[in-house]
Amino acid sequence: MKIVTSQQMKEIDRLAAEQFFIPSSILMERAGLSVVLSIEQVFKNLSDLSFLVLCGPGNNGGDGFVAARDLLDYTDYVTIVFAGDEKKLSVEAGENFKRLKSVGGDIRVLGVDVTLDDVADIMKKCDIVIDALLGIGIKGEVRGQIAELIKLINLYSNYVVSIDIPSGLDSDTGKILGIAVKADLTVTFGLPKPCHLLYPGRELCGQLKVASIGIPRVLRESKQFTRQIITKQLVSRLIPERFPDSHKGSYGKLLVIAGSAEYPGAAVLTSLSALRVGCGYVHLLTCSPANEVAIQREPGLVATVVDKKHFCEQDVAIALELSNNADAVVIGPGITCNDGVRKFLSEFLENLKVPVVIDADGLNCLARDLNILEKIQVPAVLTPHPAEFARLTGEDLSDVKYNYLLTEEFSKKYNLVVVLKSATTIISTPNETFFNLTGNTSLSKAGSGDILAGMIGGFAAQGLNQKDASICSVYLHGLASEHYRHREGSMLVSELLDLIPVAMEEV
Ligand SMILES: NC(=O)C1=CN([C@@H]2O[C@H](COP(=O)(O)OP(=O)(O)OC[C@H]3O[C@@H](n4cnc5c(N)ncnc54)[C@H](OP(=O)(O)O)[C@@H]3O)[C@@H](O)[C@H]2O)[C@@H](O)CC1
Ligand SMILES: [K+]
Repeated sequence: MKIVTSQQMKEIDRLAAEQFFIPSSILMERAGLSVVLSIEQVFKNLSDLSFLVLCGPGNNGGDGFVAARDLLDYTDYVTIVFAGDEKKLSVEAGENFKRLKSVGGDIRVLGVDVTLDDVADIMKKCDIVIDALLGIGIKGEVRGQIAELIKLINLYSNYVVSIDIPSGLDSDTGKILGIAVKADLTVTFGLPKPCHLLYPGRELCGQLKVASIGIPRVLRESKQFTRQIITKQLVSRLIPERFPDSHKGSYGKLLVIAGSAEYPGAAVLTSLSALRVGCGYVHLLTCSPANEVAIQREPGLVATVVDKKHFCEQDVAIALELSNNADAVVIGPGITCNDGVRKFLSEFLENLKVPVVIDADGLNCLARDLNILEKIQVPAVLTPHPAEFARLTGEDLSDVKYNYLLTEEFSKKYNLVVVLKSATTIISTPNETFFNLTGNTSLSKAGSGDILAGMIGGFAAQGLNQKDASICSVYLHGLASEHYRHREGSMLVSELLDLIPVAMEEV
């Protein structure tokens, strides 16, 4: 499913009217109705409930007027508070203001007919508050009485339904503009917006419903929208097929360059996760004792050991020789980042001839010398977490998290795939961006990134391009964690490895 910014949504609105003769008034009518139907899906019997509909000064408020009118079909207990000026309403919102009044809607204007204290009293007694204060037209920090209303909602409401977006969120980033509504249910229209997927917005939305309001599918699926959510259908189409008449060579050969005397575990996790996603042959190049640890855990691995605590320049020859026999390479987990390792990595990457996944310490080495990226001749995936991406880009950590514009820019600049890992992971290629929603806090544990890198390498070795390998891996990695049956956080990363097959089976 595609994701659109507020600007793109406004463009859709314009095109719906100009090319498909569906004016904003129709979209608003259906938007308001879809909110009521979504509430009905949750609560079944609307006539038993009381509602407070808070309408703001723009078209988000207009949707609120429609919803209030529809609710009056079910019950008399609908109070409408309008925080705005009737004279400044758009044509569509103005019409719906009049329609609501004409069917007996009790619209009280904040500051004229009701005070904030009155609203607080109504709110406490009401079953459901509908937040139609601000939508995708929000600009800057929430101002004036609307900020006060949001405060009241978060203090006193029993159940909150936000129309389109929880008021106060920046639609394009998911950041809170001063203060934002904490909703139980958010009903958005046509397509999700970044704020529904990126934290803190994702959490403030509560349950998310994407309602159809009659925007033609060709418009919603237009190629000009280059961002989308990773779905199960997408992943199941991409996962490599298995053929009865096959052998290990049919499923690719991966070279994993990982581990050091201090971090043997990273090498093991990276190698095993590649096997878990179906890779036919994994060769691990590592430092002692990771080779022994790895073979003990899984005798199906092949390990070559360099006779030092860390990789260094002299190991480039063996690494390149092994890579000539491989379909893909993963490099970085646990290799540390001293001068010798950096020289090794730089010379290896410069001469590499097969697709590569660079993770963890590999990224920290790159961050010290970004010129290496210019010299890579093969398709590459970088899998940074936000701190690693901050080092790579030279930006502040707070500016990097969930910054899809930055992943897109970086991906274009160096012509590679960026996988920015977080609760919502963002994958950018030079032309497209994918948001992943699977996973939970079980993944917040050392070693879970090594597993992801190994999965991407394992799929790449089987012939998936770097984009598709990343999409499948990120989705399945998250899904595997959701299959852990105990309390989030108790899972060991070795257990995550063992849940990959369950996730693979599900898609
Ligand atoms: N296809 C579509 O797109 C469809 C869109 N639809 C609906 O339209 C919504 C977008 O409507 P919109 O563009 O009128 O903007 P909206 O969010 O109501 O806010 C604008 C108002 O808020 C005010 N205001 C702004 N910032 C503020 C702040 N920080 N603090 C305080 N006030 C602030 C601003 O005031 P101004 O800055 O102009 O003085 C202006 O009056 C969208 O979310 C969806 O619900 C549906 O009908 C179906 C089809
Ligand atoms: K809203």
